[in-house]
Amino acid sequence: MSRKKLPKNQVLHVLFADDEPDLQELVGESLRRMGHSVVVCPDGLTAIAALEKESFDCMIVDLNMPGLGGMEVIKQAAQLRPEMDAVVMTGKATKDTAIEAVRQNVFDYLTKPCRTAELAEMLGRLSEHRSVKRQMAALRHRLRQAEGDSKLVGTAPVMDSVRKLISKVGPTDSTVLIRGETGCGKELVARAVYDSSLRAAQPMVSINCGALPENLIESELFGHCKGAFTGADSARMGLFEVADGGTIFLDEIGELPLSMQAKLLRVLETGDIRRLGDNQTVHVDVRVICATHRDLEKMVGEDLFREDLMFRINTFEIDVPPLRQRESDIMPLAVHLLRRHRNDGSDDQLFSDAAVAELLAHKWPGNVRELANVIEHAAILCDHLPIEPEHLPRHFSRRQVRAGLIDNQPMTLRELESIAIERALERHHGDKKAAAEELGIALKTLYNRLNSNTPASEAA
Ligand SMILES: Nc1ncnc2c1ncn2[C@@H]1O[C@H](COP(=O)(O)OP(=O)(O)OP(=O)(O)O)[C@@H](O)[C@H]1O
Repeated sequence: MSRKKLPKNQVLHVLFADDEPDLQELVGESLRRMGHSVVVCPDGLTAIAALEKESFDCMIVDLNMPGLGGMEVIKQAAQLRPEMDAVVMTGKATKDTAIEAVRQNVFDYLTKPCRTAELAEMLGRLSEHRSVKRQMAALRHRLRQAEGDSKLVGTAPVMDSVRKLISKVGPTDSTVLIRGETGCGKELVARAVYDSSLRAAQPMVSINCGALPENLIESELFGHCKGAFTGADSARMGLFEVADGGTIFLDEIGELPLSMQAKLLRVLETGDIRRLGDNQTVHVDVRVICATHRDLEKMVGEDLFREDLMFRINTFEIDVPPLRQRESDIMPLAVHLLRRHRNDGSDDQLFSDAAVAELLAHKWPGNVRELANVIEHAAILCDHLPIEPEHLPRHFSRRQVRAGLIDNQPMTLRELESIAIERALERHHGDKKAAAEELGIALKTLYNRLNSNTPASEAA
């Protein structure tokens, strides 16, 4: 056995329970020599008392012990210390106890005599397994932070009807089509539908159909086999397979190329997907939520969107109203969005009256996303709350924009760019494809620009 010191993240705190004194000494000593810390208990009741006192990474228990048997200790431990892993070590292995151990979710089932090397190998796997669990918890946390709060803010009556629709359709398995202008909160509504669904414990996988080049969408959605195309060095699972048992959110469905629309329709109708380059199909059980800012009926009339696909996805529609139709929500949203960046000041003194007047006078062509960007800008500039008009972006006030452009006042490239994007979107009534064409940038770049503060010139 190697005496090399274990890296700190592989050191385990182990509870070992066995009624054989020789084994207590032998296993206790072996574990210590491996670098782990151990508490040895001579029976089940002592093990439970130890678990009540402190937490362990793992517990290794004998099954036949006087008083409380090992399986009962495992059951009680699952209540007391659900985060701990349990391992059985028995001299009387039977099929029944092995089955029961699997049911109790034990990490491993060892039989005596157990060699030290075997024990060390098992503990190595166990610490790896615990480290993956920790990473998953950290990733979940980061995902929540990146996704932000999924709370739908706003009490305007139009938003009440949106909430009612969410609560009605959420718990069903129906396909949902969410419509609304750019940045009005369609993705947030999709998440609210998902959160209130029976699939909320399974993943929701999102894809922006407008942000991927046509040749990549199919492999992204349905996956590919090794060698399916140049560069496909290994097989890859598509998002429909990743979402199996859960939900897929197809954002900007109106941007899906016609060839992909036919393939998507087939999948929605049969639930069967075929990886690129594969002859076999795989059946998936996925709930579909779609969103678009496009007029799909008009697109059908122009042969840009398949009518049969439209009828397949519009079983249940939710229209998210633009921000200008819910003026009473502007300030509650502004407060909510400012709280993403600042936790100082009391809620009713975050904005000066003049700043409130500016915010209320604006038409918000970019809806809540535009408001979120304006608030982020103000949160950075403002040292001491409340937010004043001078903290709002210079391009924000039309008066100031014109003054800046006409009077030749200094203006950053980023500000000019924001104005150009905002105006192009206004001219094209939120149609991002048309706006991107007019601006001479890729649609993907426009999405990136809208979602971050990266200048289009850098993102192109
Ligand atoms: N009712 C709301 N309450 C709180 N935050 C909101 C609300 N509506 C939108 N937001 C925030 O505004 C931003 C834009 O929202 P979202 O991405 O859902 O818009 P969208 O309609 O899907 O945009 P796009 O058309 O560009 O895909 C996000 O940061 C979101 O959290």
